Amino acid sequence: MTNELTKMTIATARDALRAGEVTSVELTEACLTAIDGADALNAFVHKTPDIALERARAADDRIKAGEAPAMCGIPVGIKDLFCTSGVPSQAASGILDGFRPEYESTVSQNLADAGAVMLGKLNMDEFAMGSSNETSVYGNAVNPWRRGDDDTNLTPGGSSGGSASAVAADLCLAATGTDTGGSIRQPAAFTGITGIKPTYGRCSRWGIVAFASSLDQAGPMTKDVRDAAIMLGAMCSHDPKDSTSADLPVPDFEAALTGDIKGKTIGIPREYHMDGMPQEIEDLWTRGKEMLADAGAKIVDITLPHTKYALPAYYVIAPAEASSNLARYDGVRYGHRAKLAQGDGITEMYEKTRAEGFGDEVKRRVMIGTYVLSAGFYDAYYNRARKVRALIKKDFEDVFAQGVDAILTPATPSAAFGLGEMKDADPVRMYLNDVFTVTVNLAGLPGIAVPAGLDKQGLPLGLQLIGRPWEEADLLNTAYALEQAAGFVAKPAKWW
Ligand SMILES: NC(=O)C[C@H](N)C(=O)O
Repeated sequence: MTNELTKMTIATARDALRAGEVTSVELTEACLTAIDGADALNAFVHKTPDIALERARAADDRIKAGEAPAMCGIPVGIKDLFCTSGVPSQAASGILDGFRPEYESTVSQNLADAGAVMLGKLNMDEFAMGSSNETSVYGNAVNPWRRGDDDTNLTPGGSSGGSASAVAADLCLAATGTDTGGSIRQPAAFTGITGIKPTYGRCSRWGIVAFASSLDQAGPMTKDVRDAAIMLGAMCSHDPKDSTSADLPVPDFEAALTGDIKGKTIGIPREYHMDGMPQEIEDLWTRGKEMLADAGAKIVDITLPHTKYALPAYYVIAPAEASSNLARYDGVRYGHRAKLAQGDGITEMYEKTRAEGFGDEVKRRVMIGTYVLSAGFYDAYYNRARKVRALIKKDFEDVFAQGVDAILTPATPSAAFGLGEMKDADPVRMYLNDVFTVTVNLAGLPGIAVPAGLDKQGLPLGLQLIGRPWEEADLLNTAYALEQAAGFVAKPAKWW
């Protein structure tokens, strides 16, 4: 029974809760048991069973009183990047050691207000910098999927690796993620779940530890598209505390899921056929095209000419913003402070604290970011990258102006890889994971990853759909049609 309950989707659990077939306390207890049995996945880095049970009891009362919003009583995990009041919120970094914020991020507060039950905090790459969850101070989360009988542990992707692992392993019904360059979509694709990064500005960034503020967005990571629609609706709101939060009504995303995409135009960007892309990814993409065509969509070839500059532009802009955002971790205001030697002054305190508190990847990005923003190099790197970003955005605008409703691409250039396989390699190899996803962040568009098949070794592969700004409802509906056609039902075999 325990496992059956945790396997529920948000939609099925919502209906069962409302029908009185299950209580939130039962669902929550089942998840807490599953979490305790899955320490090998290292997905949850702080468990909050007391908070969970208290919220579950309150949710059951609301359900009994007949005033239950969609997420009421649904047990979820929260990525460690979200500040949660009184609960460790470390962005998986040593520098935030011991940090327990006194405030709650707007998104996690919205979820709590909607009755969602927080089970704990989820593992991630340090400050969301990475694609394998290996930069976490807690050690990596593990993908519940394995290659056939091979017992090599695989990455769940990153940076929202703990969220992906937990949802795929049915430790919780859904989880929050954040996506700066692919951090929701790549781990979703690596673990056979669904993840949507909404339009920039849809979810408030307030209370989410900042990485690259012009790119960061929160979004749901769920077992299917319907759940993504339900949870996204509960996460987003206009928030005066975030100046980039959109003052727009939040549509009923779930109501948009008709599966009818007849007459929609789907663009296939020529530039996303990357050199050296595995045949399996090409084949999956072709199948995706066919599925959408069979559902009545018109498939057209499109060109996004500046695509090849997206990755280098991202890896200038994101570190530049990170170097500025991370300047606040100085040993004075938050978390870790180094032990000082006699005679050390404030400069030594900053230097030692930051040297001890940050991991290698974070240091690399702070150094790159500081370099590209420095007086002599600002125009050559940062300003040029900003111009490239404008061109990438214009590429998408041109295509949408020609009547394209959504764009179909692979979500990742490969299936999940083995832990450690890329860790010490050239960092650019890790950055290549983001080739299909960073364009979407640079242009501020909504993008969703949907599981669409298995590779030869039995690992999940995902397709990405990119939509027009603010049209998540339409994008979710196209993703729903793709999901129905792909019929992806595979689950990882339980080994943990
Ligand atoms: N945060 C993200 O979206 C992950 C991306 N791979 C990065 O390291 O920047």
